[in-house]
Amino acid sequence: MTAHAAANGPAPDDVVTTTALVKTYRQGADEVRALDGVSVAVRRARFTAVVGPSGSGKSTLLHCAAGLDTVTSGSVVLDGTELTGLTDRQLTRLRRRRIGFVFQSFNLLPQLTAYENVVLPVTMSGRRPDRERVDHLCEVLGIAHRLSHRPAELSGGQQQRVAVARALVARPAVVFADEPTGNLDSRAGAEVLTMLRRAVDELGQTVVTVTHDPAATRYADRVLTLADGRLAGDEHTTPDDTLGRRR
Ligand SMILES: Nc1ncnc2c1ncn2[C@@H]1O[C@H](COP(=O)(O)OP(=O)(O)OP(=O)(O)O)[C@@H](O)[C@H]1O
Repeated sequence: MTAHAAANGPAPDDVVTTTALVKTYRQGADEVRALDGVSVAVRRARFTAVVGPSGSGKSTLLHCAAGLDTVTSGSVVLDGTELTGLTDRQLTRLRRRRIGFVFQSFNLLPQLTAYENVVLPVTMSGRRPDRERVDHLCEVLGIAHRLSHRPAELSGGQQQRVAVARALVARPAVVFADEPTGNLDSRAGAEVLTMLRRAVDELGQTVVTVTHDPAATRYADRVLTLADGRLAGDEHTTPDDTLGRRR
């Protein structure tokens, strides 16, 4: 899919931009400043890892950027749309159409087969799955031979790869992953990270992952570090070539 990447041009644009993002929570009489003025732009077709100590605001940043949580002040622009000010209904629609999610706990529907889980974002919005796209995705993700199985019949790593396929099936503007390797052993975690990397390199997708997994940063193009709700580091990296990267 290098052609796809080339077609996007040499200077990819920003797909998520936060400006002076502030998020405060009330905790009893206290106010917690979970995000304290975060301004960051994420480029299309890149793999960005967000790291930082527990409580530094990683999940809050991901939730605000994905329109899952409201912001106290500042702005979030996702794929050209300003999220602040959208109604709940507009946000739901935007999330369904333009964002893919991967969660630590896979969140697959147990009664559906792997295939049915993968195509869910498409069927839920009343469209027919593009069989060629689904087949290609499942080939890339190494789950083509598991599509008739239910989640309980799959390993954790396979379940997470089904979840990655589901996140990618509708060609979202961005995939947000929240600790995607948190429930996996290091080998299965490495496989999932490789798949996310391939989604970027071969499908031109944009991936932003929050992670505690030091291995995840080796797959990323860029590592953002949060500390006390602020951006404390912004490192552009070269993903380790030994990780099976194809470019
Ligand atoms: N719903 C909430 N209500 C009150 N405080 C919250 C809420 N969500 C987060 N916080 C607080 O905001 C701060 C940032 O939390 P956040 O979950 O974003 O950190 P994190 O870096 O993702 O942490 P972890 O690595 O442990 O998941 C913390 O002090 C947390 O207690």
